[in-house]
Amino acid sequence: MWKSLPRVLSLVVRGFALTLAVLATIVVIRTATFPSYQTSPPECKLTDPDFIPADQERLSRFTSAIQFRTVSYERGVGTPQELARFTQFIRESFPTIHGSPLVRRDVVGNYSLLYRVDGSDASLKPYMLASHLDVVPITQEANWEAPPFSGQLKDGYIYGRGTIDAKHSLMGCLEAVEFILSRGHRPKRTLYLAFGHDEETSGHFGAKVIGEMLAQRGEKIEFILDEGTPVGEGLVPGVSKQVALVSVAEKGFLQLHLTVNEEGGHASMPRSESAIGILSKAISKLEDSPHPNMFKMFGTGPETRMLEYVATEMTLPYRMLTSNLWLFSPLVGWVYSKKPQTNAFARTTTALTRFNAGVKDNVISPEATAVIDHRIHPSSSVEEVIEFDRKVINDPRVKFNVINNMEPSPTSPYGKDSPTYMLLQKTIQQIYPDALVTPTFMVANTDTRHYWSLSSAIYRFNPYVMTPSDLPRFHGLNERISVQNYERVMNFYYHLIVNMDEPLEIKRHGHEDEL
Ligand SMILES: CCCCCCCC/C=C\CCCCCCCC(=O)NCC(=O)O
Ligand SMILES: [Zn+2]
Ligand SMILES: [Zn+2]
Repeated sequence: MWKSLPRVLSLVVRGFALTLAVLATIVVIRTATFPSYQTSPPECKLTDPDFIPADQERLSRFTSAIQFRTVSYERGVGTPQELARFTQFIRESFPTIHGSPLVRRDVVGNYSLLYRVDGSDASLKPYMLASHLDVVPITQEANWEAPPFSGQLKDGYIYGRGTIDAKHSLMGCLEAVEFILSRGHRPKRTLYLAFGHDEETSGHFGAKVIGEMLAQRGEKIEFILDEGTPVGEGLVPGVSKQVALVSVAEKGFLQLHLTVNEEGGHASMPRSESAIGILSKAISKLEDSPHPNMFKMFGTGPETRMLEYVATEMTLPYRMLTSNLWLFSPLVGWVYSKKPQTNAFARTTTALTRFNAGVKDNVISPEATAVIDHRIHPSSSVEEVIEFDRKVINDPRVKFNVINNMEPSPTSPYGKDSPTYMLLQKTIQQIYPDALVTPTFMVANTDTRHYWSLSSAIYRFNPYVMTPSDLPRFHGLNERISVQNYERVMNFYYHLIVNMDEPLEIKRHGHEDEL
């Protein structure tokens, strides 16, 4: 037996080497032949009169919009007077829209706005552009570089709450429609503008009512475009070009209220465990046990497609990994889990957003509560997430109470077979000729959850450029938009509306066939 050992070892080594050689060959071939999903940009020069300049008048309107403190605090707790003033301002600022016989304006749920711009061809299904009037509250006001409701222009940026979330798109859509109508153009296809007033607190009294109203009218919408993912610069690992991230789906969410009730009492005679201690351990377990990484499971969902769409444009190491996800998806999953903004694409996330307990320094609190905000990956579900948390915490003293939840959204069509996606891609390339365009999903939530029954083609996209350092400005300090980006926003909506005059059909020519 010992005599044959060298022979066996040699066979094993050779087998191993052969397997490696085969794998390496497949990896190299796939890397070299991976298809390109990008199309060349359409020829279009943004020159006057086909261009909306960010002139003094438009910038001043945008600044004024930022100055309205339309804050949403909690569900049903907002700033009604400010919303009323803001909607009045909108009415006065866009005289052509508000005086046009083509436009019907409905005020929904007291403050939300729904405009219908009647197209000339009633046989075409309408489409909808959506945004919202409200903003989140300010934190750390003293640390802002410009007052948060000033709309101050500083070094080429307009500062203020709502500049990127999402008064840019609200005002950008209105500027585009005003521009088109004031030039005497009547769009072919009917267009809805839907602006909810409580998106930041779930859209329950705004978008939800708009959705119900349109459903009641039996309206079917060709496609819906709402706020969403941006044109990323340095956001997608391994890609140096700008990447326009078009969200074709949206994560679900689950807000869980966790409670522990234990005996309280005098701080001089504590028991071995307290409500605060028990809950802290539970929370700590949750933070230490992230939900499964979907890349590692070699998914076929939008997170994987997003990478495949830009694979050929990546630096070589990333290109090799992405062209061979059948082999490297665990490695890609590991890379994505390293940063919060990429980790959000890899899995269901767990955020501890509230923790309350105690009333006095020398009183043992009988109760401790916490809120966990999960954003649920498109390949998972509310039930799976609750089940996972229960198993991880594994303590019956921690009571679960679901505050609010939504399953991940359906996935809208994308790629060459979807005329609306291709139309969005074309419009993006008109504004960003050098950008790549890729489907992805929205890691946060939008008003579109209330529109699922109206359309099967729902997209979430913000037509401005964002770098990694801009991400904390969402709901954070020093929210701002550059004048250049605001100009792009207005022109993106303008071009989209103009493009919608063309028939929606699948155009195939040249290398697009391989998409
Ligand atoms: C691998 C690709 C990496 C991409 C990097 C991240 C791109 C994410 C960019 C922006 C996120 C957009 C967040 C905007 C949220 C707006 C909606 C909102 O606030 N809704 C309320 C809520 O969700 O609570
Ligand atoms: Zn928003
Ligand atoms: Zn927001």
